[in-house]
Amino acid sequence: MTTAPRLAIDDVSFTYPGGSEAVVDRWSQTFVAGTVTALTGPSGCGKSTRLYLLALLARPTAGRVLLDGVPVERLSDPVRARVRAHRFGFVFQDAVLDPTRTVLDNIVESVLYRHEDPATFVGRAVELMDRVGVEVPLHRRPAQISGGQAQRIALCRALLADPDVVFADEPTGNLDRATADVVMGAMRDHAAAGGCVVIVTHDPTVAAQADVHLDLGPQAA
Ligand SMILES: Nc1ncnc2c1ncn2[C@@H]1O[C@H](COP(=O)(O)OP(=O)(O)OP(=O)(O)O)[C@@H](O)[C@H]1O
Repeated sequence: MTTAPRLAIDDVSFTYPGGSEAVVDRWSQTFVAGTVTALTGPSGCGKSTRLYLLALLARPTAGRVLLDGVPVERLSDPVRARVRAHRFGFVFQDAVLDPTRTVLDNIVESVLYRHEDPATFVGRAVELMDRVGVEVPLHRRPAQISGGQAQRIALCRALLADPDVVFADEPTGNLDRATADVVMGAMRDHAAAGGCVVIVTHDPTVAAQADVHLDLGPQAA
């Protein structure tokens, strides 16, 4: 397995527009394929902001973000959106599912952004639902499932097209311990298959299951 970084953050600083202080100050870090990295630290220390910088959802004020060694921080918005659609998967604590679509469509229609046919992903979606232990009828709507089930449906959506990098912000926030472990198992499987997984978490048990644990304590601006 290659150890060249999938993603590299090179001397990155970030200040929110109108903000007076850098939320991220001269951060450098690499993220390697085949690993799960956990970002932890006190509330407000900039964990989510770092995830947004890595995921091309925010642009650094200074410094470089490299994907497979190629600088991506200055690419145009449409190109960055294409990179996200083709290379990245996302899971957030509040699973944002489309209330008008079925559970199954919420998962498979994510490939429309990649110009692929959702129908060809139904089998994979069902496999993933089984893997993360979410047993709900495929044609239910998001309003008819629990928060924890919605979070796992969002994970299935994120993993569906086998993305190179999965970004997860508090992916176990709504889950009991056993279910959180199942979700972490799926993340670890994704990494074992060559994916790069980056998780923001407050949960020490989740952090302990990561290969790399970055504690962004008060000393890390
Ligand atoms: N859109 C924004 N505009 C201005 N400041 C922001 C914005 N979003 C976040 N911040 C500030 O940036 C800092 C870091 O926020 P961030 O959400 O990255 O922290 P976090 O470590 O993920 O926190 P938590 O654990 O509470 O989710 C905080 O001081 C926050 O108030």
